[in-house]
Amino acid sequence: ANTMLYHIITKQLKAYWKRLTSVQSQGLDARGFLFGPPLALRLGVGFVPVRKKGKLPGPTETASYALEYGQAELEIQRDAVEPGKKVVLVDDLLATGGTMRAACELMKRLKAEVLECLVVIELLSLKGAEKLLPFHCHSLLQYD
Ligand SMILES: O=P(O)(O)OC[C@H]1O[C@H](OP(=O)(O)OP(=O)(O)O)[C@H](O)[C@@H]1O
Ligand SMILES: Nc1ncnc2[nH]cnc12
Repeated sequence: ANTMLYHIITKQLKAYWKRLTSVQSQGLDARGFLFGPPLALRLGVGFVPVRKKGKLPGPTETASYALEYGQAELEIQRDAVEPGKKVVLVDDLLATGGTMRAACELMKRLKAEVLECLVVIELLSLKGAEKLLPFHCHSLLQYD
């Protein structure tokens, strides 16, 4: 709702990634779709949605994960990412890290290279970043 804030956040995501041009931005359903596409536009690269299970047609890969409040599954179309493609995974929030880890698992299966996980907010006390290792997660804001 705050246009100026939205602009500042996407600009900061871009500032962090301005070195890279040959990447693909991947947003995680649903709030990752708020930040992945504007980042992709600013970088001049493609965007691919990683969706909750059951929303994509055609052959897909699925990875299940535990949330703080249950189980869920993420899905991606098998031909959405070429093998060897460098990707940045984008979401609004890293909490326990289960969602982001499932997205990393999908990238691994499609033989894409995860350069970095990128989130607006990281909840440090839930230690989600540890769960993602060896992948690195960069956050713009951190809370305990
Ligand atoms: O690090 P984790 O513990 O996995 O939690 C983080 C995830 O939780 C929230 O999404 P949610 O599952 O609530 O779905 P939504 O984006 O559809 O609201 C958030 O947008 C992240 O994707
Ligand atoms: N701990 C948390 N706080 C706020 N939003 C969340 N989404 C998933 N986990 C969350």
